[in-house]
Amino acid sequence: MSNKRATIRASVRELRNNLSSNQQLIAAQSLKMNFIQYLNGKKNTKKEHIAIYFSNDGELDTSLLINELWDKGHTLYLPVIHPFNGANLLFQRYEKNSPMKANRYGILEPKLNCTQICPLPELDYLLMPLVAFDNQGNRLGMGGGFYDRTLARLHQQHWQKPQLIGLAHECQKVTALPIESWDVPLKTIITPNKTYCW
Ligand SMILES: Nc1nc2c(c(=O)[nH]1)N(C=O)[C@@H](CNc1ccc(C(=O)N[C@@H](CCC(=O)O)C(=O)O)cc1)CN2
Ligand SMILES: Nc1ncnc2c1ncn2[C@@H]1O[C@H](COP(=O)(O)OP(=O)(O)OP(=O)(O)O)[C@@H](O)[C@H]1O
Repeated sequence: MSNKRATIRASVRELRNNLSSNQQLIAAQSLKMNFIQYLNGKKNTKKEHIAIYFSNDGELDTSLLINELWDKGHTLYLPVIHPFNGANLLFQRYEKNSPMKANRYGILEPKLNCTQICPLPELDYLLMPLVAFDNQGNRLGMGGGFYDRTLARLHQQHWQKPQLIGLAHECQKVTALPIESWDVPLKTIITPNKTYCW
């Protein structure tokens, strides 16, 4: 792993962990509004299949958005670390009463139920956590390579769905990230302040 990536990862993680709970709350409210506005802009009233994540480590808090999306009738999924091929993610249906368990990092995920897994191309949107992003939509994650590995096959094709959208605080933006061959760049990143499109 490049030293520069590790340094950026550590410094941006510290920045976002230092946000106050009030800043986190305001950010979560803005994220909710920005994503709903983004969906409305599609002029499409269909109920979407949306993979999201459960926030951890100072990440932009998705809990308000999750409730709003449920209220609007969309179907939500959360990442589950694959039980056998532990380097990939599965996306499992997430409902208010889904049984949950902590994964190896202490992040809650739905208890594995194979009947509730959504194949990647059936998702409309994949809302992704990230540690840092740059001016060109490159993404640096927590260092597990989970999203990059999960998306690798898709990335080699001209895929339509899911649309990849990164979620981040504005303080997670850096000028330029050192990129690796396996990194999957994003076309959209939503922060509390702005929706970036490339
Ligand atoms: N909220 C959220 N869920 C997610 C991710 C994420 O980035 N955010 N992931 C995105 O891929 C996957 C989990 N990836 C993760 C990778 C590393 C660590 C982490 O805390 N690493 C510790 C070292 C822990 C250890 O090795 O025991 C650290 O770096 O301090 C957390 C999540 C799936 N779910
Ligand atoms: N498509 C891939 N195929 C094989 N290995 C991969 C792939 N993508 C990433 N990896 C491996 O995963 C490790 C971590 O990658 P990287 O530092 O880019 O993760 P990340 O983007 O920070 O994490 P994440 O995607 O989980 O948020 C790398 O050492 C790399 O070898």
